[in-house]
Amino acid sequence: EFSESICREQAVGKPLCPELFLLGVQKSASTAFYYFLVEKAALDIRVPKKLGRSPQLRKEPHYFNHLYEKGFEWYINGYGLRKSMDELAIDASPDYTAHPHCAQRIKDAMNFERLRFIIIFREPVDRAYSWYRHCHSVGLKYPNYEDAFRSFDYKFSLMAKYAAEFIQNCVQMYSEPELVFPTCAHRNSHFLYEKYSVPVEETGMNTTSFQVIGMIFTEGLYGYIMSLWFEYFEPHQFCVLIYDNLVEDARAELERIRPCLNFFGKEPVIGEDDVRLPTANVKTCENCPLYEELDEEAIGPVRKRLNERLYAKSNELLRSLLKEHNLRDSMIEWENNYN
Ligand SMILES: Nc1ncnc2c1ncn2[C@@H]1O[C@H](COP(=O)(O)OS(=O)(=O)O)[C@@H](OP(=O)(O)O)[C@H]1O
Repeated sequence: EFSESICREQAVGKPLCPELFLLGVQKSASTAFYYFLVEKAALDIRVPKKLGRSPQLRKEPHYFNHLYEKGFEWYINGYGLRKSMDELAIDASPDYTAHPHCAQRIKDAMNFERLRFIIIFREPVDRAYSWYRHCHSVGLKYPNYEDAFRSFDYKFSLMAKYAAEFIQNCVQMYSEPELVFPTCAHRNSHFLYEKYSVPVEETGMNTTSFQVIGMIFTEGLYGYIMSLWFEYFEPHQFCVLIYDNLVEDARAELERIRPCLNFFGKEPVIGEDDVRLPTANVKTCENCPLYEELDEEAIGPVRKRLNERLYAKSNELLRSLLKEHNLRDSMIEWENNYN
């Protein structure tokens, strides 16, 4: 019999519920990090069987956001039964951070005190551009993407310009940071974005399905995102990694996952010498005729505008939250280092 409190009744022979989450963010080398964690770090972590739409869903069950209607039993059955009390299972759905209702849902369903969350943050403009490239590389096949992108002549620079204005107008309506994300994140405020239709001066077209443009940028509002997650969970439940640090010195940065694993009695093998993340999920756009290729020089003004309008305040909020909660004393100032 499957009860609502199944994840609080830990016992051999009962369902094994995930307690370690890789929450985000999308396009932060989360796939490479996941392979490190489940294959290289000698941790013996249980991953779910293929739950849904694609093979990738072994990594990304997406239950608490996209597949919630499938029901809790479906989700938990994906992990099988607990064979020993030392076992640990992971859910690595890197867009849980992008859905404001995930925190509440996870808190309600899982074994609250035993949850640990790893999050990787990446400079928000590069993150956005990486997602934009991802969309082109899959041929803009997601619903509404083709229409939404066409009104911007498929250009990242134009999307950035119009999205920054609109999202910032929303952000400015709130004095409480934790209220920003539930409203200004596209996926909860679908209509706010979907109904937004303005002429794009440069193309002479009107925006359509603006929610899929908005999401490229709202997922980088890390300060507001974390304000919300800290409303639901204790700071010590999080381990925060920074993409830049992983690239520069993976060994040192990966040390930051230890508290989240030690809690489960697990000691990750991080290696003595040259530890790198494997390379995974690299999308190229050699066959993307409509893709706007922006080199460092060309992306400069786009980055500047996005930082001024949207990200600088959010980045500052993220740094101060992480400091206040003793998660990171200092952190790269993307908006200054990348300009
Ligand atoms: N080892 C390593 N080091 C640094 N960067 C890496 C690594 N592996 C993958 N990548 C880059 O990470 C981007 C893909 O991130 P994700 O796997 O999180 O994407 S996804 O959200 O799961 O779709 C994607 O970024 P962009 O190249 O900028 O698009 C990958 O190239």
